Amino acid sequence: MTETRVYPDRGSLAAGLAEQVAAELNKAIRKRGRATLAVPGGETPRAFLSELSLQNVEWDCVSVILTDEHFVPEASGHSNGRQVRTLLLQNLAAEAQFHPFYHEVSEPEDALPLIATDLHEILPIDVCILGMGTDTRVAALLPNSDQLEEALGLWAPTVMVVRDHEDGEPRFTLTAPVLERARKAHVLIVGEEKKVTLREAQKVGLVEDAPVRVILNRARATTIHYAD
Ligand SMILES: O=C(O)[C@H](O)[C@@H](O)[C@H](O)[C@H](O)COP(=O)(O)O
Repeated sequence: MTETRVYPDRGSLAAGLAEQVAAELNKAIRKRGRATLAVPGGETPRAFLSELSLQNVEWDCVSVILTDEHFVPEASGHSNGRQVRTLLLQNLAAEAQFHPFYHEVSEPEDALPLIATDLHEILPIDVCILGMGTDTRVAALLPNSDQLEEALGLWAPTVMVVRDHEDGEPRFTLTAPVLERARKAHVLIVGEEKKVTLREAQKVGLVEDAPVRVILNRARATTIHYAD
């Protein structure tokens, strides 16, 4: 089931989504005693993350994970973990438990067992926030990656290292089975170009050709949030 919400501007999307996610997290905590929140990197969720940090949630019962991460320490400006710590893990949300993907290992693949063990206790995701690239990526399910087919597969591991076909940069990503099992998914679509891109992806086609279809076609409950 897919719902749609349209906001007059990005500020009202950030505030409206923060209230909705806070209610969903508190509902999950009332039901199961805890909740897992997954958030992406990128520009789109920044204002939302700050708004969410002010929401009245039982944050000490919330585990926060990323949907994807670069293989860089949090000192790097490219670190999604740095963005989460700076924008979300402040104010009331400072009490939440963050589970970073980055570990100081020589190869990104060496971190995978550490990440998988850490995630084992806190999956499935209760609330998953996703941006979408203009190439229809969600998380780091990159359309041009040689690892995409495995990451989309039914038997994909929880987390994988995928490499951008052009620049070869390694990224950690939650895989399709993890993302689609989220109890609630929110996709943030901001600006005309992404609206057009999503409209195309909503047509019939292969998931490999538009990874956002993992969420559009397979997720349990999705809300798409639009703003100009
Ligand atoms: O680390 C990342 O880049 C994200 O997780 C990625 O999936 C992002 O959500 C989209 O590429 C949209 O990025 P913007 O919000 O910057 O447009």
